[in-house]
Amino acid sequence: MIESRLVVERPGFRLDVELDVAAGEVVALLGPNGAGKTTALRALAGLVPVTGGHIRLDGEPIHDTPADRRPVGMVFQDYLLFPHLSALDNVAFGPRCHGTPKRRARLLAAEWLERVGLAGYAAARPHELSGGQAQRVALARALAVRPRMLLLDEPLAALDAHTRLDIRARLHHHLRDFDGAAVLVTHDPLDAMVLADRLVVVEDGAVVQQGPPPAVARHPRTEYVARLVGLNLYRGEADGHAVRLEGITLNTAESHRGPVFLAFPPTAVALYRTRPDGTPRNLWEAVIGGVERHGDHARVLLGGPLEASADVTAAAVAELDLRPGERVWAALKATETHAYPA
Ligand SMILES: Nc1ncnc2c1ncn2[C@@H]1O[C@H](COP(=O)(O)OP(=O)(O)OP(=O)(O)O)[C@@H](O)[C@H]1O
Repeated sequence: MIESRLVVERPGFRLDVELDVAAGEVVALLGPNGAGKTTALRALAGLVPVTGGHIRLDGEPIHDTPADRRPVGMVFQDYLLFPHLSALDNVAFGPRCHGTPKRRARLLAAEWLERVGLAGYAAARPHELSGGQAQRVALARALAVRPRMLLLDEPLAALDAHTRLDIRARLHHHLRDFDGAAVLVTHDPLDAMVLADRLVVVEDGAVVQQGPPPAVARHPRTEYVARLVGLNLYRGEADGHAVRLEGITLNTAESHRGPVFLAFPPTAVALYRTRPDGTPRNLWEAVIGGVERHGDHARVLLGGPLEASADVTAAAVAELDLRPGERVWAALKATETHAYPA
């Protein structure tokens, strides 16, 4: 179990996060570039000096313990395998550093290579391994020391999409079996949702939101989180089923009073060239700011009284001749909005 408050000060940047991770729990640190995720992870590992706070691992203070004495397993984005050592010796390196005799360390390493499905690759050098295999060797090396905390920094980022799927599933399996505290740094919401029990969102060196993945996805509290999970998000003032935003008042399914967040998916917005009849409760005129390809559909960026994204089919873009600068009518069903206290 990790109990920590990590304070790191640098010119122009200050990290101050409280991070507690239970034994057997996987926490994903998510956040934009430069938010401080890697700094937090490296502070836990003892690789960057903390300027304040505390770190306790299973109740014992470790913030003064040098990095090589902390019971930590680490996996980096580029794996950092020793190029001149075989896969087996790369994995055995960890236990050797912790004082395990050579024979025993190599036995342990062989066991771990088998567990990650690479029993046949003991003699291979890192350059003979694929990206996915190298990642599995790095994970075996991290786990072979039986760490009390496992730290993974963008462990899937260097893999192509297909390998990533396979390695994500394998990693999920190993994380489930790991009984220490695990912290994962990632940019990828899908990795975070699949692998983590809890998300901790860091922006500008501070925790802005945390919770189980479905709760965070359903109730984003910052612009960054809303974009991550693909929702339009606003702050407003609720008066029953009406929420007053800056430029417009929207009707919502839920009834609230006072400050709220209001969220809806881009797919909930329908666009029309002329004002539609039988007006839905929420209808406004918008100016198209841009049109982007988004997989097999198009995302239309709307300006006007309400900045919002609307997802439409590629056919609709052609049919309605949706181009930047054009005016359209946007309709949103109250039942597709979601309001919650801010
Ligand atoms: N070794 C370093 N020396 C000085 N400043 C650094 C160092 N590493 C990172 N920084 C700065 O500290 C801040 C936090 O960086 P950090 O790498 O922890 O962010 P991050 O959330 O992991 O971002 P990314 O997702 O881009 O890796 C940034 O402003 C960064 O420029």
